Amino acid sequence: MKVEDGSTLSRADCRAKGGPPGFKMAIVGAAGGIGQPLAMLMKMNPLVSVLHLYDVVNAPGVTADISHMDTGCCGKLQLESALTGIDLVIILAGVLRKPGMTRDDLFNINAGIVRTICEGIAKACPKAIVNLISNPVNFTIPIAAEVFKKGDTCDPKQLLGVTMLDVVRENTFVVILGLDPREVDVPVVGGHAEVDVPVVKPPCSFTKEETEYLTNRIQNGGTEVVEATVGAGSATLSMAYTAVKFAYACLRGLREDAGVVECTFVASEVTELPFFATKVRLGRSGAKEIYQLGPLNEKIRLEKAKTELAASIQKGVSFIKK
Ligand SMILES: NC(=O)c1ccc[n+]([C@@H]2O[C@H](COP(=O)([O-])OP(=O)(O)OC[C@H]3O[C@@H](n4cnc5c(N)ncnc54)[C@H](O)[C@@H]3O)[C@@H](O)[C@H]2O)c1
Ligand SMILES: O=C(O)C[C@H](O)C(=O)O
Repeated sequence: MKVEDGSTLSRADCRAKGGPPGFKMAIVGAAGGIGQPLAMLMKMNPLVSVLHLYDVVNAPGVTADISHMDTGCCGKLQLESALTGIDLVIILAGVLRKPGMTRDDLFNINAGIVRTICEGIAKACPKAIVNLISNPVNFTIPIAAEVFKKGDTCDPKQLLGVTMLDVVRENTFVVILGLDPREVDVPVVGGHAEVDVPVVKPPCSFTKEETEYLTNRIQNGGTEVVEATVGAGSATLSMAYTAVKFAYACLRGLREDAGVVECTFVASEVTELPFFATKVRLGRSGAKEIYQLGPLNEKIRLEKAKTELAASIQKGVSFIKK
């Protein structure tokens, strides 16, 4: 959309002129494998009025490219200016896994990157909802939370670790079991990947074999893709799809739509751990209501996941406190 002087008219300007309302959003790590399709899809979302793209490489190229899509957008080259006034930030910045690596192997590089970006958020948009995707999510969420605690400006419930790819995979694999995902309620709780646990809710139930199949496919879904791409990347398009779904739910929460419920790794009191992935109801400031686990079919697996999660959380917290 163009105004007479040739500059881009964003949807925020449209709002002032009686056009559709929207939120301001930033993607950090926008020139990467997930970032590019995500940027394209968010640019098409009617709830987004302004989209800022930030990366340490090629952000101007991606910005120039998608700015030719005939919807409102602008790119920003400095981290703080990219974040100023933003309602929703998606963090994808960092490195990804190659075959033979675990997610934990990414910690040494991604921990520092996530810290720097979160320091920027604490200064420039402390009220923003943050969707953190950079791995290892079970470590980067505690890092981000410690940074925000230092700034003392952010509500812990604004920080949402994106574990929804586990749920998307679960919906996919449930179909392979011959079930309709709309008719079974299987929240994936715990954390991301190896420590996620699908917990089937009554009245639906799985056989032992079905539970084994589902759990293994979900927990190893990322590795399946990393190995299939033979070093070219990890889950990219399925993650961009998932990131859009989760961001859309957050935007609907910001708009205060009723009944927006998704699974996310968030500051929580449902277990003795300070962070845990469960279903939450999204609202203006992120996770408005955190759902209890309820009756569990997976107690033993969950206890094992909690032990591993506790170690990840501790390592993330120590990274900031050291
Ligand atoms: N949570 C999940 O379910 C999930 C799923 C898939 C991937 N991931 C993770 O998401 C991250 C991104 O994956 P990808 O496939 O897009 O990787 P990628 O390597 O293609 O892209 C990462 C981008 O981050 C940028 N970057 C690096 N340091 C930066 C910094 N300091 N500031 C801004 N940008 C910076 C890079 O330039 C690159 O463009 C990885 O850590 C990956 O493991 C998580
Ligand atoms: O497997 C990875 O490294 C990326 C992501 O965590 C996934 O589950 O696909």
